Amino acid sequence: MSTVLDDIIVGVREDLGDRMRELPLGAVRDAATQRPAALDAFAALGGLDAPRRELKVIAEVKRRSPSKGQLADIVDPARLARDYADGGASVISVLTERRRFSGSLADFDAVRSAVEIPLLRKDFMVDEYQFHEARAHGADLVLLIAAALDDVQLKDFLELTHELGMNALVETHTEEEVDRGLAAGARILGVNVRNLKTLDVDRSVFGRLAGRIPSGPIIVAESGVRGSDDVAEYAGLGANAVLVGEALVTHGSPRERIADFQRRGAVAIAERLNRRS
Ligand SMILES: O=C(O)c1ccccc1NCC(=O)[C@H](O)[C@H](O)COP(=O)(O)O
Repeated sequence: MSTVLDDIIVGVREDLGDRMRELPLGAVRDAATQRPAALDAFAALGGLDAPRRELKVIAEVKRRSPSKGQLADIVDPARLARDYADGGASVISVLTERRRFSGSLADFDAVRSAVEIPLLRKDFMVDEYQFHEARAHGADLVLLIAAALDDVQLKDFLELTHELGMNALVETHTEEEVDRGLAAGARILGVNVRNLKTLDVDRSVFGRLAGRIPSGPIIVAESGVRGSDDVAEYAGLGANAVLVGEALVTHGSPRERIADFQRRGAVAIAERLNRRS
């Protein structure tokens, strides 16, 4: 039986086919080489600092989702992105998937023109073309979902990402995927607590999986943040960063909210480091 992820990818491949007919791979590759170098998202998320004392926020531009339907109209993604950057977001994630998330590369372009912090192109990356395309639009970070890729694809796409000067957020949902991400050489490892088969959110998954990750990679807690208590919980369990969509796009003051998440996260990290010493 096909999963939600399988169904999303069928649509992604169809849309990709249309774009490839409009702009062939050679042309998109050339466009990628014309861009200024990618910003260093790894450094922005804490880099090699040890221990990482700050809680970084990846703030997402997310209009709708398969699990919740419509979340926010976001008529002006550039304005939202400026709010995120002013609030202290380290990276902005822009969903570019059209059918289920109502995202687009036009949204991405609008955000790219508005802010000078690293941008994550959040999509379902299954073909080499999308990586050149991401870079051609000014992406600094791309998403690699371990559940959507086999070991060879994961490694090859990670290499291609690095060759293009970008970083990758390698997203995992299970112990096995964490091990595969580490084996592929992920430097930024996400634990997404939203089950892609049932779409249920189970925050307890984060602690279980984060506990397997050795020191080194940046650990990102993805999904399920409702407020600063959840951020503090993730940070206390090892998160260096949180990726937040719904709780920001549905909030009246995302700027204040991000600052609050950073404060609460930093306190929880300090407590975790104190417990360890
Ligand atoms: O959000 C969904 O319903 C969803 C369904 C299927 C695949 C991916 C999905 N979301 C992508 C994400 O990873 C989230 O947008 C991101 O982690 C932020 O989550 P949240 O803060 O819970 O909006």
